[in-house]
Amino acid sequence: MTKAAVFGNGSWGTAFAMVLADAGCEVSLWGRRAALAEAINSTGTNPEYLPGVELPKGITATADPAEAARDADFTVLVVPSQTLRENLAQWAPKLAPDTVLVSLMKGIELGTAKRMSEVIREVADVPAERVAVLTGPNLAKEIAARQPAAAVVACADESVAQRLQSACMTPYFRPYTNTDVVGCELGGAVKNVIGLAVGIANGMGLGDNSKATLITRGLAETTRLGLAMGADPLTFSGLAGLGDLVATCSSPLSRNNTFGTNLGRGMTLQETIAATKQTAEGVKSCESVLDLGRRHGVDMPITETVVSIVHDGKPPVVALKELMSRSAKPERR
Ligand SMILES: NC(=O)c1ccc[n+]([C@@H]2O[C@H](COP(=O)([O-])OP(=O)(O)OC[C@H]3O[C@@H](n4cnc5c(N)ncnc54)[C@H](O)[C@@H]3O)[C@@H](O)[C@H]2O)c1
Ligand SMILES: O=P(O)(O)OC[C@H](O)CO
Repeated sequence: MTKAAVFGNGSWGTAFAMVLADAGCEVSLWGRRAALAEAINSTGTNPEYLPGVELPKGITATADPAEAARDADFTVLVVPSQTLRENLAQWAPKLAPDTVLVSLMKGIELGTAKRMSEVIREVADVPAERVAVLTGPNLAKEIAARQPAAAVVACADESVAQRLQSACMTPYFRPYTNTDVVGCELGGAVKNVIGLAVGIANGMGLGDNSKATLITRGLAETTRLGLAMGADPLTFSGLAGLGDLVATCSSPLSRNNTFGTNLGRGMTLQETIAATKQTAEGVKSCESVLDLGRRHGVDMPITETVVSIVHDGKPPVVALKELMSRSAKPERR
């Protein structure tokens, strides 16, 4: 039987543990609080992150990283992106020898502008063939309700992506393989920033033309960045790009979208942070995505606008005026 360790028992870690268990894997689910691990085991639910959802058999929660990691064929990493480096440094000595490390995270590291797979390779000292990424339009609550959805599993080694694909394929969860790890990761990280922008527009009371413009031009700047970084541009019209943008930018379940909506309605950053109980990656990653764009000489006006609102306190009305008054350009540049 395939064994999977999932490090991170938040909403997506728990929902993906359900997918793996439904696909027939034996799953150990790590979380940093022993009390929550005990509650998961005793109630068969995750009362904090997915209240009311009954977990399938085959998931055992633990707060002991060595116990979670033991003999795992796949080690799934799903903690906030900015804590991964520190977390993984502690877990690395305990990992099963040939385990494949799978990132479910959608962020870019602040300071280094590194993608999560780069952080994983660096900290765990593993080759590209042992690092995979799973991404796509996967709002945790909908997956936990077993609503049909597709995803992308990307790895430089296609045979590894295929192994992961069969480990997490269920009647309601359909993963496709891809070898464009860079494109898949960028799609996931930048859509959170665009999700914030669309949320802000929503909160300001703007309509569907404005939101469609942000989504489409957001995809354009994601693709420009991807091209500069060697990604396949077609990845961005797939599940990791357009697919995830549509889910994030249209759903009130998206934390990034909701965070933006609150800001657009006039809440301060501090009030919005206080109202946000879970990880909204774009809030921090908008700065590292902008950093990544600058490192590659790529113009990312929507990302820049989001940073100016979220981190520099620029009023959304002023930021929008500036975005709309940029110089005229052809669509494809
Ligand atoms: N929720 C979704 O719908 C969804 C879907 C796809 C991808 N993701 C991505 O998955 C990642 C995790 O998101 P989530 O929704 O599970 O977040 P969450 O806020 O629901 O859970 C985060 C988990 O990380 C833990 N955590 C927080 N700080 C930590 C630290 N310093 N050390 C160790 N553990 C820590 C929390 O205890 C919790 O278990 C993010 O990168 C997110 O973009 C989320
Ligand atoms: O809640 P969000 O904004 O982190 O989005 C969740 C997923 O990434 C959607 O695919």
